[in-house]
Amino acid sequence: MLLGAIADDFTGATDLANTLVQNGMRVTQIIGVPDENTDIGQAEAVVIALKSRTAPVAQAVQQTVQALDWLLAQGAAQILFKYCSTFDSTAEGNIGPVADALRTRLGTDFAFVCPAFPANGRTIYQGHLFVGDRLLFESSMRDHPLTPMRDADLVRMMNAQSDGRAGLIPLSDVAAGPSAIAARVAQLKADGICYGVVDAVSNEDLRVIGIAAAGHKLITGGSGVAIGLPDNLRREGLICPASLPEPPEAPGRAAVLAGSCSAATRRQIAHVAQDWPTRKLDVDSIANGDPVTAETVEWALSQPADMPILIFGSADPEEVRATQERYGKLQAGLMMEETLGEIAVALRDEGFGRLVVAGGETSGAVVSALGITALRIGPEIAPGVPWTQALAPSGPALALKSGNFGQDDFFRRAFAAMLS
Ligand SMILES: Nc1ncnc2c1ncn2[C@@H]1O[C@H](COP(=O)(O)OP(=O)(O)OP(=O)(O)O)[C@@H](O)[C@H]1O
Ligand SMILES: O=C(O)[C@@H](O)C(=O)CO
Repeated sequence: MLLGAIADDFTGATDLANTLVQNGMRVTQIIGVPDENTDIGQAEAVVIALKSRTAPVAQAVQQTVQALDWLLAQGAAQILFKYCSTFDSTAEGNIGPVADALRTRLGTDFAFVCPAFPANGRTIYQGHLFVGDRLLFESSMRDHPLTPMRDADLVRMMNAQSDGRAGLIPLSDVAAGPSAIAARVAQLKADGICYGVVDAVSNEDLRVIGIAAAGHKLITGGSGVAIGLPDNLRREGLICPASLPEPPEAPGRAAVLAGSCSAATRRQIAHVAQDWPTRKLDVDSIANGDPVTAETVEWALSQPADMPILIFGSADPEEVRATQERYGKLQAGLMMEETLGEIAVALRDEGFGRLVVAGGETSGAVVSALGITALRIGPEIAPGVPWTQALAPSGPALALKSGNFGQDDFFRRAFAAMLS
């Protein structure tokens, strides 16, 4: 095993695993901190999916360091800390404190910071993160239920969150090539700066950054920064040609479970809501102790078996705000996540074999409730979202969709891709 990655949420982990697979690596995705019984098969890269993005800082740091120690014990020579392409975090973390802890444990005084994912409209210029043509804080991330983003300056955000200082590696260095990046890194290090926020507006930029990252013990960022890493290993003859990812086996009925409240997920819900059996979950009913899971499953089983069904908690920012005022931000989210997890278990037990889950926290809750510990990565449905197959225990086909990813007709495409 050559490359070890730790992702702070489950959809982020499949996003990264997908990128590595698309770029020719054999990858195993593991759910949660592995132990001595965890089998990685023939993997050249392992992506460990944690649910640490919004966990208390100390817990996020502890889990990540445990995951790191396991990866190092397996022989990983380079570590990638994967966080969201929209830098989802608060002033306290968890990106900064986790990066600090990884740096300390790895004994390295420098790491790139690069959440760019151009295929999904996330670019970095002058250290500022854009979503499409908007600065991060002007995008729908402003109203994220758990990590509302109110800044776009990655140097400032990293300085606020971490113990180490951050500086900029501007696009002009990236355009000038890997040696210009290396020269800037040397200069930043000489100035006592240990995080290099690196501009990137295209996949070509990310490939250049990938070359510059060869030999770095720690890289931090989105899945985009991994695009060039397999080439480094290939150049050294360390990885074998990989076969194309196989589609998952997927007998049984199909369902979408959505907890993401992002603008993209809400558009995707609207796209199928008129045509597919659809049911909205209500946080107040869950809080009242109503039998929401049992009623929803009964409803699901009474729908035509040949139609995908859609179950969602997702709401617009106004409704989310009102709900959070009643129950608290974390509690409101948790109630919905737990309910969607319970529903997923009941549906799987009733023969649903294809599940699309929308939202990172939601995917974490669903995959954990299903007791899945490893995933095989299948073909890509949309940038950053592959089909996967539960390996341990063997089980349903799952597509874990990051909140903001996918076209408006993503849910239709997902099930259509299964048939092709
Ligand atoms: N109606 C609602 N009111 C309040 N919170 C809700 C509601 N519906 C869902 N939620 C919560 O909102 C949060 C959405 O986070 P989640 O990570 O699942 O989606 P996302 O942030 O859009 O996706 P990603 O992290 O992949 O970008 C979850 O905790 C979910 O339970
Ligand atoms: O990087 C992204 O945007 C995604 O992989 C993600 O982490 C969303 O939760």
